[in-house]
Amino acid sequence: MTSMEILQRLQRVLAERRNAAPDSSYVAGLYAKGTDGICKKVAEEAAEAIMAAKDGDQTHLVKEVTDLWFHSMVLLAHFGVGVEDVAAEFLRREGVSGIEEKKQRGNPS
Ligand SMILES: N=c1c2ncn([C@@H]3O[C@H](COP(=O)(O)OP(=O)(O)OP(=O)(O)O)[C@@H](O)[C@H]3O)c2ncn1[C@@H]1O[C@H](COP(=O)(O)O)[C@@H](O)[C@H]1O
Repeated sequence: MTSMEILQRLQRVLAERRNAAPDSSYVAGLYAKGTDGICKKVAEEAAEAIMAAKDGDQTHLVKEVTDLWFHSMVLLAHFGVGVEDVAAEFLRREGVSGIEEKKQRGNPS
């Protein structure tokens, strides 16, 4: 199974959880908390990933980034978008240097 297939499989479960009772599923509980609640978890997981990176522990870092990706996927699903949309955006950016892209924004800062 490819990495993309694993993410798509999770995404299908996240979509199914839209119809689940909040007390029966962690994901349904997150949806019930709304945008603010889901964003709060994404922020918490980002902070935990940063702390793992600072510890220099690869295994811990992978676990925390997995939590971050998972909660980010719940946020995407909450807005009706998915991993295909993120992949398409990466594809659109492919080969465009971040330095060049920033210059083209015409932002003086
Ligand atoms: N991949 C995950 C996954 N990764 C992390 N988590 C949960 O995310 C939470 C991480 O939050 P924390 O580390 O802050 O732990 P916590 O303190 O218990 O969380 P809070 O009570 O503070 O919200 C934990 O409860 C983890 O179990 C996940 N929960 C579910 N999934 C996938 O989602 C599917 C659907 O899950 P349910 O909706 O619960 O059936 C599962 O079958 C899995 O495939």
